[in-house]
Amino acid sequence: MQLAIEHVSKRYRGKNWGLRDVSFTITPGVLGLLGPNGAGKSTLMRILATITKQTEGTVVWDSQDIAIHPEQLRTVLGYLPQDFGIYPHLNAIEFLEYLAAIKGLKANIARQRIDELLQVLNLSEVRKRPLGAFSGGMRQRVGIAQALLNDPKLLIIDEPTVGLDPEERVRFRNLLTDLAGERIVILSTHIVSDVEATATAIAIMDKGTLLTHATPENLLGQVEGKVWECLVPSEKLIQIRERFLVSSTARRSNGVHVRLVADSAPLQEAARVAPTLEDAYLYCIANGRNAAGAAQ
Ligand SMILES: Nc1ncnc2c1ncn2[C@@H]1O[C@H](COP(=O)(O)OP(=O)(O)OP(=O)(O)O)[C@@H](O)[C@H]1O
Repeated sequence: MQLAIEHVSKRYRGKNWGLRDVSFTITPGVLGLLGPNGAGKSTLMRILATITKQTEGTVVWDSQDIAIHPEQLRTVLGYLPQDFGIYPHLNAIEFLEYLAAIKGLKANIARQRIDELLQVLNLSEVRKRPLGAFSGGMRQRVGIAQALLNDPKLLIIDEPTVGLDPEERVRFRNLLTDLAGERIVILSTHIVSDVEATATAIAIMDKGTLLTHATPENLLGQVEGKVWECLVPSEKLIQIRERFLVSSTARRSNGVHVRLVADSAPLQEAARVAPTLEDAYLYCIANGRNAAGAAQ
C-alpha cells in the first residue's frame, strides 16, 4: 500500500502556483505534513483526496493513476477537509447516516459502524443533540467519525486542531495514535506539536515546494548540536532575533531565556541543548528560504 506523488504541480487560475514539482512516496503510518500558511498543504490534500486535479505530474495509488481512476482510491478514502461543514439541525446519528448513505454503505452496516464510532469518539451521550449545539471539539470529532465511516486505508485530515481547546487537542492526538495501524494517515498542520508524538514521517512544505520528507529522528539529527539556550538582557533581544534563528523566548526576572538554532555557540555562555522537532522545522524552513533567496 503506497501513495506515490510524482512531479506534481498545481497552478490556479490567475497563474498562482499552489504546488511546484512535488515528489515523494507515502507508506503506512502517520505522515505529518507541516508548513506555514500558504505552503500548499491544502492544495496537496485536495489533490490526494481527488477533489481537485493537478496541472502537471501524477499521483499513483497502488499502481493506478488517481486522476484517471479516482474511484479505486475513493472507496478506501476518509477525508476531513479544513472547512468541514455540518448541518446544524441534524443530530450526530442522522448526519452520519446521511453521509454513510452518500458513501454507499449498506444501512445495517452503517448503523453498527456509527454506534462504534460514536463510542470511540466519545460522542455516544450527545448523539441525539443537534450538531448546531456542539462545541468546536465535538464537531471535529463528528468530522473524524464521518472520515472513518468506511474504515479507510487512506485517512486525510487537514488542520485538525484549529478551534480545539488544549484538552481537546491532547485527546485528538491520543485518538490519532489509536487510529494509525495498517493505514496511511496524513495530517496537515502548521502546529508542530500536533504531530510531534504521533508522526512516523514528516514532510515540510513552504511556498508550494517540498523542503524535506524524512523520519522525525532524521530531522532531529539535522539540528543535533545546533540548538542553544542563553540568557540575554531584554534590550538585546531584537539584536539576537536579527542575527539568529530564535526558536522560543521566555521572559524571567533576570532577563530573557532564548532558545535558538545556530551552527556554533551564539554567545560565550550559551548552553547546547537537545533539539525538538520545532527547532528542526524552523531550521528547515529558514534554510529553504535562504536557498530560494540565493537562487533568485
Ligand atoms: N482556489 C485558489 N485560487 C487561487 N489560489 C489559490 C487557491 N487555493 C490556494 N491558492 C494559493 O495556493 C497557495 C497554497 O495554498 P494552500 O491553501 O494549499 O496552502 P496551505 O499550506 O494549506 O495554507 P493554509 O494553512 O493557510 O490553508 C497559496 O498561495 C494560496 O493563495
